[in-house]
Amino acid sequence: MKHLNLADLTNHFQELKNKTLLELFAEEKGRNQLYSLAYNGLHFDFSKNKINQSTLAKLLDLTKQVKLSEHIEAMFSGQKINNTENRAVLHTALRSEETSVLVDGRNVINDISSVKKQMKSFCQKLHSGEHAGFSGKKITHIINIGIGGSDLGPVLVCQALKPYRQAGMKIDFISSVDGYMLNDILADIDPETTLFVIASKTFTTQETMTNAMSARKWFLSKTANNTAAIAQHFIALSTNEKAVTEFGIAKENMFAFWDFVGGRYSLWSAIGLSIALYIGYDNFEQLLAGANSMDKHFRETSDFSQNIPVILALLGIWYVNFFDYNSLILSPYNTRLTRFPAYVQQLEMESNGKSVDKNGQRISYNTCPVVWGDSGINGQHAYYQLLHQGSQIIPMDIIIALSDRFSNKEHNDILWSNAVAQAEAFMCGKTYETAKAELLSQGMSSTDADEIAKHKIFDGNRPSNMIVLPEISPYYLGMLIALYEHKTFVQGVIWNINSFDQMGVELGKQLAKAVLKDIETAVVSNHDESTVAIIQHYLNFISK
Ligand SMILES: O=P(O)(O)OC[C@H]1O[C@](O)(CO)[C@@H](O)[C@@H]1O
Repeated sequence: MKHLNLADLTNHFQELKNKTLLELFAEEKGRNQLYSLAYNGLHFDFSKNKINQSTLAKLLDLTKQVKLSEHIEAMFSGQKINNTENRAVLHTALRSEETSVLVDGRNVINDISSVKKQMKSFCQKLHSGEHAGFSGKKITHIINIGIGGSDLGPVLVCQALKPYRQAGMKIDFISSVDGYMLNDILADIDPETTLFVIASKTFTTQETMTNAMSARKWFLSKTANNTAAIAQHFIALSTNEKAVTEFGIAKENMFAFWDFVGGRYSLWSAIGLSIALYIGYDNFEQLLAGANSMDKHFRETSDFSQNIPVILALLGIWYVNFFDYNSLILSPYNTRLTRFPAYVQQLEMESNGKSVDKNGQRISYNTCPVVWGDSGINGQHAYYQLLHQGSQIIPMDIIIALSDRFSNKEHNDILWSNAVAQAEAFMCGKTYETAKAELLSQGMSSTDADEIAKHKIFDGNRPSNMIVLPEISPYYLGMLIALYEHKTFVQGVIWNINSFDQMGVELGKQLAKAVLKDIETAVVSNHDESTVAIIQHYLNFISK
């Protein structure tokens, strides 16, 4: 990273790289005090990382080198930090208590407040039955049609906060264009009680528009072509008023947001309307309040050694750019957070999966790792084998709640014991000698134990973070999501990346249009040999 002086860190890495986590614990007493932070109920234990005080000091020095404080202020104050698209980045304003944030001299807080009022009023009307279906029946089923940032955030939150749902309210999500998702859901719903929420920042996304058109067709076929009823049953969440009205959704049924809200940062905006309809507007506000609390912590904790998103980000930099660990696994232990890895996957990989810096220069260092994961407890019975004994080391973030008042203690105790034990196993491992002694104590012959013990060695020395929430409530979920947003931001600053465009998604979309034309006309145009062959394979099938 030529823009940084890494000499100190590089030398330090040479000294530290062969020390095991257990050696680091032996060298430093009270590591769990030294390497844990707490903020507003959230507990962050990062003691099981390959760091010591010197590492931390040197990593923190990077924040000075890149002038992180100035970047943070630039984002919060509405400067156009998305330089390739000349846009401000103000998802934080959506949950802010400030009364003024200016973009091009316009106070965007006024715009935000007015859409929030519209959302609140719509929620009240729908929940009270004032906004009913065309036949007068109450709307009880929300179908969110959207993809990427117009899907993953609402999916995560609605799944996580299901216990908070409005009485009798159901929600389903349609993202893929394969037709199965749409048809499966349409087969089970009642047009009289269903609201279709078309969620798309651009209102041009092929998958979403195709699904929306098909849903509209289905609706009309079920209502004797009652076009007037569309107004009660279709609403749009978008920045593109023109495309929304062209689609046939009236302006008053559109909930707006703005180009200073990135798709993957949009659940706090009108894109969150599906969430608010499902869990109620007050709970949606709690989600925003939690995120705002993390925003304040991030913005105001100028001693970065105490700043949780900053530390989380620096640990990631340490592993990616020094240890060459280019994969990060997220293991949420509460089933309610099962979609959290998918959400963070878009957040981090679409933001920081880049190899050109802000100034258009090719990057010669590693940037975003592969982010993946699923429910931690399920992972234990699937891919944790590789994490424990595989040939690569993959740092892990374990996310767990202290209490799940919608579960029960016996189950929660077991969940906790598993999460803690996994982190312990990753760090401590098991030696050949211990494995052999265990086998002998189980009655195995010495010759067999000699052999089998080789397969039961755990190298350990695998780092993990533990992020503990008091509970999975709207407030703490908001805090957790904002924590990862800010972590992503800090890493982008250190890698000198614009974390707020996503040009890497464009080529595939562009080529898909050309391939679709070939399929529709049955004339294969100019592609590479392999692509021609596979298009022809499909054409052969559909021409039968
Ligand atoms: O909300 P839209 O405009 O339909 O876009 C959906 C998603 O597609 C992307 O543009 C990627 O193709 C994401 O950035 C975005 O979240």
